[in-house]
Amino acid sequence: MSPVLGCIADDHTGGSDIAAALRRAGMRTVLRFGVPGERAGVPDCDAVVVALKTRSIPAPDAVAQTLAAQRWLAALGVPRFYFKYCSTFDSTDAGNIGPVADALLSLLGGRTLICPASPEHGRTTYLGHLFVGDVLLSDSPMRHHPLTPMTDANLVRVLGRQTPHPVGLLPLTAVRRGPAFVQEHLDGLDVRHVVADATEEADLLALARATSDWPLLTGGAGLAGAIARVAVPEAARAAEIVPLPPGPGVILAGSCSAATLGQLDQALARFPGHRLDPVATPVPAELAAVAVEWLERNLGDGPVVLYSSAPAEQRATGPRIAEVLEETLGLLARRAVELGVRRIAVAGGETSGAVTTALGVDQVVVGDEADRGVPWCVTTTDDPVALLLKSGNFGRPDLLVRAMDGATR
Ligand SMILES: Nc1ncnc2c1ncn2[C@@H]1O[C@H](COP(=O)(O)OP(=O)(O)OP(=O)(O)O)[C@@H](O)[C@H]1O
Ligand SMILES: O=C(O)[C@@H](O)C(=O)CO
Repeated sequence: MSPVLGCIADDHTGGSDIAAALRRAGMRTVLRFGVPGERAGVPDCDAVVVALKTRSIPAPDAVAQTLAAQRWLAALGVPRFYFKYCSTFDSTDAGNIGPVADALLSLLGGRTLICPASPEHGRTTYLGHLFVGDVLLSDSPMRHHPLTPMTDANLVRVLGRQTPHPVGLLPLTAVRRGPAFVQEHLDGLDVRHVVADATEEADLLALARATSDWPLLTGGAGLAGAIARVAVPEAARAAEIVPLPPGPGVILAGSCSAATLGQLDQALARFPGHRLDPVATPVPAELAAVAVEWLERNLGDGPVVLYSSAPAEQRATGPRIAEVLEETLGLLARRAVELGVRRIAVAGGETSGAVTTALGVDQVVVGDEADRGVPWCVTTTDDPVALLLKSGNFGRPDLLVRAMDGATR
């Protein structure tokens, strides 16, 4: 049987977040990293997530990679697609949410919802405005994001700058009046992109029910989880147990989000840490060499922390900084595995992409979550490595400390 749902995530932590939501709803889920080779197959499963690293690359490249992933999923016989982006709508006026959604719609036809709301992560949308906890997106720490600063919370307006097509709104009052009214409201909108309000799980379920025959939906892990809950009967919801390999642990942190900085504080109070300074040493091989020397000296019985994360005022600036740090953290991940590390907690979506790419990991089994949306992912190789790919904003303050004990929720 072919998988019933094919998801394309624009970064690796987003991929693990949506995979966790699908698994939690009872879908047997496979998570792949990067555009799969034409011949790549998947084990028997209900959903496949292809996690790309397309959030912050030029829009034409993001479109090309997404369409290649969609072609591969379609060749598996997948009938429905989901484009997963960040619940904080991370993007710029150049893209990539609008251009990617447009390209997928040109191929699949019809219209789509734009629904980043993930109430379980504190992301809600009301009258098209995205809230993070109890503040507007534009008042949240996302306004200082190093790659995709979000300074406008009105998603109709934000997406309107990324697509030549008009953008509509499905307001909460309509969502709450039931599927028939949602349908009526949508019929009255002559647009292909509809920003959909949702502040509770029940709203996401209503949206999933009202659009169950749409070939493409887009949003955060919240709506995808609702689609899975609508598709899988409650009695059939049993999550697969995935054991973690034993071995020392390392934390690799490149995320500069407020949540990561708090989690790092706790981890650094418990474990030895080494800070990467890309200004003093702007060449990845050299920056990594100093850190490897530190790693070899400090990787004993307990976990260690390698990080570049910094609050906005201490961050390095320059066109190549992110690239230098991501390459360096990738090199360090490789060396850590050579040194016997079997548990790696990575903080940050771009950073996770760099680490999985450097480790050559193309497929993992998704296991239990250490925190909501942060599952353990175990490679399917003979000598498996467990990866915890943490979205910048996710997790309780002690997540990184608990992760080093292989903790689950
Ligand atoms: N000290 C620093 N100065 C400047 N840039 C940094 C610094 N440390 C990390 N970065 C870069 O900031 C970016 C952080 O993005 P990343 O996606 O890894 O984290 P995030 O945005 O918090 O997570 P997510 O995308 O999951 O929300 C990376 O490209 C990283 O290399
Ligand atoms: O949706 C989210 O917030 C996360 O899955 C994510 O994409 C962060 O990179």
